Amino acid sequence: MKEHIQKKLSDSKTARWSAMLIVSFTMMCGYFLTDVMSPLENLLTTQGKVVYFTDDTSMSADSLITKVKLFSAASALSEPELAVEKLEEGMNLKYMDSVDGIQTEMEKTVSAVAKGEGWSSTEYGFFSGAYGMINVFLLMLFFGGLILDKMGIRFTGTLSCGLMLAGALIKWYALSTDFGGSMLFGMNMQVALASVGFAVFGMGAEITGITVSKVIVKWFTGKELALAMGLQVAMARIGTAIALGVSLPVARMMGAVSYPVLFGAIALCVGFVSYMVYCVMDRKEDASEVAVRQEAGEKEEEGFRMADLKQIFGSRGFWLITLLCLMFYAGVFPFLKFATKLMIFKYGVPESFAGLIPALLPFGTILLTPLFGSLYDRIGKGATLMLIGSVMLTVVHILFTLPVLDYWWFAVIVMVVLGIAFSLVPSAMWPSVPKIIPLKQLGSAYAIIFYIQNIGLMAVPWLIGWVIDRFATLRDASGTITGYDYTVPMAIFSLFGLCAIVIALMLRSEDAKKHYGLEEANIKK
Ligand SMILES: N[C@@H](Cc1c[nH]cn1)C(=O)NCC(=O)O
Repeated sequence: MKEHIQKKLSDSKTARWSAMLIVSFTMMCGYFLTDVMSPLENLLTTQGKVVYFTDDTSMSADSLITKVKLFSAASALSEPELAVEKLEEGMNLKYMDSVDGIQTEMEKTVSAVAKGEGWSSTEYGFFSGAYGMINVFLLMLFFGGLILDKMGIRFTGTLSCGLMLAGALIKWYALSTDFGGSMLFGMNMQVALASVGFAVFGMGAEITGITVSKVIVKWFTGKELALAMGLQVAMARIGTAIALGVSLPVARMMGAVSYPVLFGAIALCVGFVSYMVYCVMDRKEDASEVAVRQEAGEKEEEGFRMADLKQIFGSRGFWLITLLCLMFYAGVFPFLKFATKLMIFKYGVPESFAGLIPALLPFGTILLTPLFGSLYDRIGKGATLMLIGSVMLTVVHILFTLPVLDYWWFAVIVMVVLGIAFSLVPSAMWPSVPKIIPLKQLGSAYAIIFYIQNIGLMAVPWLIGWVIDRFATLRDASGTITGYDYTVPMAIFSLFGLCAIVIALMLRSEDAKKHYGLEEANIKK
């Protein structure tokens, strides 16, 4: 008689890769919403109607109207009725402006109009950092990890997807509503409410992040773990890239900053449904695992105990990975929040293309993260990959700091290098955690890492927004903003890179001492 050997569902290639694709899609929608506002910084920080022209420049509606009226008075054209509210797509406007010091007659055709929200850079920074606020101050990520290890993947993932959706809807409501100058917590009502929404969303997104990491470890341990994690991150980066690339065109086309958020919320509904589909697979995987254990006469694995936290906190390797994560990610995600405006004001890129250069960063990582992940699976060298990535991050930020080669093509090259760094470190960092911490404590371990990382994701945009207002904003004698000098903010980002290099070196030497296996291949032959 043929012997029947019980197999787990995850032993089927099709099943485990399907599970990975499904949860990664949910995460991708989350990443889209995380970065959807980044290309809108200039629009959010401009007061009043923003008018875009066919020659790809944008101008404050007030200053343009003044120029048109001056011109019409001087040339006896009758435009006295012209007002900001009357500017519409397709209108032709004539005015005089100084070109190389000579007053010249100019003509512009309006290609789109959108509503600027008039936030300060500090307010924009506060809003961007609000993502990590609940996670940090209410320790929600920490509790999220405990909930994940105690209550399981299905419950936690469903809860966190719901939180993401609720946060996205609050943010959309705030951005689509005119609060007529009212205040909340001593702050512009719109900024405050949008920040509350982003904070709720951030709590959901981070808990979904640790849940998805645990899902991948559950289905891929002993198999293509780093490749699967790399592909999951790659799909997440597609979400970031789409956000950076399409958010501004959508806001311009629809005339308001709230629309890209609305589209993200709709996509997230689909992501939520896809997570429900995963829950069905997860139940089947658990049932097949129980059957395998029974057949082998194995006992069920012990659950997570509070005492396990001591083991996590006592590991030096764990702390080094955590600090590396804090410094490296502080130099990347918060940078992305300010990168579009950097492209406009440092590299002179027209606003309609400016988001496309930062979008190169996640696009590059889509191919490279799984590639480096598969490299790590086969040949190891995880600690070295993290060190190389940290060095590249630092060089890139120093190049962005220096007042040299302020050309768009140079920004493109530097951004591509940053993309390579941003593939190297995550592809080695996330699959290295299970080499230091056992599976049953993994939810809590990822949660603590993300918790510390969130301190950076929250505080760095706050700091940079404030620094831009204080040290980078250039004004004329009347106080009108004339441009930005990004030397100080970019020098701060370079410092994060330097710290990452030092920590990566310490991690490599700790690995050599403790034999975590970070330099070893994941696939055992
Ligand atoms: N904890 C997340 C942070 C984040 C930022 N934007 C979306 N998520 C994280 O580090 N994820 C891993 C990664 O490499 O994206």
